[in-house]
Amino acid sequence: MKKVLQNVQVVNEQSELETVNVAIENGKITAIGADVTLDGAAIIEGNGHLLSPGFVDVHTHLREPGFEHKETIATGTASAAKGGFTTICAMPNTKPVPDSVENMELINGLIKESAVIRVLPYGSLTKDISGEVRTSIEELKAQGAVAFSDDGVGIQLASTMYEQMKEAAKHDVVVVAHCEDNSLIYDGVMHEGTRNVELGLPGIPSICESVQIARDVLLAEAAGARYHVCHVSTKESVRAVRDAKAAGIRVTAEVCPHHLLLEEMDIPSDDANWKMNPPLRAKDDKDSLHAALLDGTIDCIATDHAPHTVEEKCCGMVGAPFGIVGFETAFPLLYTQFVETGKWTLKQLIDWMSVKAAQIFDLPYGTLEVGASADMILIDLNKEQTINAEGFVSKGRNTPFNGWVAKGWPVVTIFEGNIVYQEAE
Ligand SMILES: NC(=O)N[C@@H](CC(=O)O)C(=O)O
Ligand SMILES: [Zn+2]
Ligand SMILES: [Zn+2]
Repeated sequence: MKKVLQNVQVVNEQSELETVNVAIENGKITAIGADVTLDGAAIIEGNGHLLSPGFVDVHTHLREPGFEHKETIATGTASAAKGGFTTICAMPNTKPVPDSVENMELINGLIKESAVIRVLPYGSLTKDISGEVRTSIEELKAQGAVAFSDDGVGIQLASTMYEQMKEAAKHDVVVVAHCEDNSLIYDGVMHEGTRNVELGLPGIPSICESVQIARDVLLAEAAGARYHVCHVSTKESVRAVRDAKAAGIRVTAEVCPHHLLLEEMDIPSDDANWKMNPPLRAKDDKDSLHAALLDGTIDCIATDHAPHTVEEKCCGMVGAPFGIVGFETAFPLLYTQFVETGKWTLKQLIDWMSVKAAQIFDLPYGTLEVGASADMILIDLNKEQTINAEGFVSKGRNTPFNGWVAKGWPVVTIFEGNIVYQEAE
C-alpha cells in the first residue's frame, strides 16, 4: 500500500515551518521532502496543517480488564487517537494485574483485539501490585512488558524495590515508580498547603512523594538500574532528580499537563474532578516543574489519563478515587498556554510529547525519520474550541478543564500508515 500525505508543514530544528510531502509504503515513512511523490499512491490531502510525529504517552490507564465501566481498550485508544497519540504505555492497575505470564497473555490478547493504536503494557513489580511478592521481570519482559511499575501505589519496602531494580538492570528494562510513602499520606485528598485549609480538607504533604524519590535514586545507583519517576509534582522531587542526574545516576522523569497548568489555589471547591494523585501542588512547585522541563531534569510529558465514572466523582473529594482524564486535551491546552504565549517553542512541546518520551524506553517511535513507522498526526493550529467533557470519546468525564478554550487540535491521526482518527466535518 502506497500513500502520499501531501501539503503538510513540519517544524524544523529552528522551530520554523516547512511545507513537505510524506511518502508511506507498507506502513513506514519512506521519504519526506518538498518534492516527494510516489507513482500509483493514494493521496491524503494535508491542507497545510502541521505534521507531527504521533505522540507517545508513557503513562496511561485503560482500565480493561476489570474496570470496563470506567474505560475499555477500545474507548481509551480511540480517545488517545483523537488526542494525537499513536503509542501509549498502559499501567498495570487492572484486574487481573499483569503480574504473571498468563495475565500478560490475557492483556496482550485484549490489546490485539481492540486497540486502534499501539498499546505497550507495563508488567507489575509485585504480585497484584500489593508490594509484597516480587514478579518475574525476566518472564514478563519475554511476554512484551515495556517496563515495570506498580503505579497507583508506591513500593513501601526499600528491599523490594532494590531487588527488582537489580533484576531490571540484569534485563535492561526500566523501573517506573509512583513515589508515595504510605505513612505520609494522612488520608489526604489534596495538597497540604493553603487551599486544603480553606476548603477544610485533609492534605497530602509534599514529602510523601519526595522522600521516596530520594530513596529510590540511591537504590537505582546501587543496583545500576534505569529508573523513571512518574508524575513528578513537587520542587523537592525536582531537586532530588536533578541532583541524581548530576551524580550520574540513570534517572529520568515525567510531568503531567495538569501539574504544569494548575496549582492548588485554582481548585474552586470540594470537586472531585480536581482530585488526582499526586495532587495539584503550590505555585512554587509548578514553577519548579517548568524550570525542570526546560533544563532537562524532567525528560517528557505524560498524561496519566485516569478515567473514573461520573458517579464515583460526583460527591466531593473525600471518598472519590484519584485521577483525571488527559488524552483529548493535553496538546491543545499545552500549546495554547505555553507555546502561543512564547514560553516554549512548538518543537519543544512536540519533542516532550513524542521522541523524548520514546527514548526513555528505547522505543523507535515518536519520530518522522525515514524508515520509522508511519505514526503521524495533523494538527490545525488555528482551530479554536471550547473543551466539552460531554463530547469526549473516553468514557471518563473527569476533567478540571471543562469549559476552557484552547487552540491547536489534532484533526487526523495516522497509525502505521492508516487513518485511525479524522475530525468530523
Ligand atoms: N493518577 C491518579 O490519580 N490515579 C491513577 C493512579 C496513579 O497514577 O497513581 C488511577 O489509576 O486512577
Ligand atoms: Zn501514579
Ligand atoms: Zn497513573
